[in-house]
Amino acid sequence: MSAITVRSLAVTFGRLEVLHDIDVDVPAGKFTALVGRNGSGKSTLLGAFAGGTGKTRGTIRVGTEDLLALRPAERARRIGVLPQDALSGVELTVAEVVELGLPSERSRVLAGRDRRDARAAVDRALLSVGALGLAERSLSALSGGERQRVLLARAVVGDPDVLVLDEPTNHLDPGHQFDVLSLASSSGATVIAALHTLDLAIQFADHLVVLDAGTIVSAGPPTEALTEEVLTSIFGVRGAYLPAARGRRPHLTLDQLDPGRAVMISDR
Ligand SMILES: Nc1ncnc2c1ncn2[C@@H]1O[C@H](COP(=O)(O)OP(=O)(O)OP(=O)(O)O)[C@@H](O)[C@H]1O
Repeated sequence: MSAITVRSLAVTFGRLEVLHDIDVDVPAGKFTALVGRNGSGKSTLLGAFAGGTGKTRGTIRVGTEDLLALRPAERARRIGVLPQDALSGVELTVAEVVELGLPSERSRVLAGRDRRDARAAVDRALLSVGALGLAERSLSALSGGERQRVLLARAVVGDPDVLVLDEPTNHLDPGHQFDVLSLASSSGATVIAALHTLDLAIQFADHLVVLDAGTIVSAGPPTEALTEEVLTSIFGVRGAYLPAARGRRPHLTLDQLDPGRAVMISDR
């Protein structure tokens, strides 16, 4: 597993610079949570790791390798991705979708024993997310939470070095939210995950990065990066940490900052 080192990263769409001056360290084999308001640039940053759209300047290193210079097939081998709203409208079975996450030499073009190995890898990945029973269903016929677990299986099936997860808990019930984040954090991979549920980020992350308006405003151990001051100034909410039970992390509770004031979302 490898650390990710980002230096002076900027991403532009046309004339719009969505990310600028990004320096991030994602520790090897640890779980890094990426948090920030809607539109702060989380998906764009994760997209830069995964070879997304937008014009990119700066450097991203995975271990000692220059990620932006890797061929797409090599990048796909190193990095497992769970994108936001992926593969909607695709008419494939669940097993076929998960197999798309295997490096091409292990995938469905193979025959005989290799073909059986590929299917075994798909089944293991589906089992790990509690979705083996969905293997022959059509992806388009799944519920939001079932689909999200299948897409996680696709991200982990090739045992990648790095897992890039964009809102992996989207659509999931509370039990599956815990399961999915436990699976990611125990995978041994270097994980970076965008999360909106800040208490889940506190419970699972080893390292936390706060993005705002396309730049990093805070990073470090979760409770130190996500202070009550950051919660107020960046997220516009009142946050408080509850005392932690022995051996556990503190839970974060959130309240509206000024409950008497009706705010337009655009005021923030
Ligand atoms: N392809 C694109 N073309 C133009 N602008 C884009 C494009 N993709 C994203 N943006 C803009 O970049 C900004 C950051 O978007 P991004 O999706 O990275 O935010 P986010 O933090 O992931 O948001 P959310 O929490 O709502 O998912 C937004 O203002 C968005 O409109």
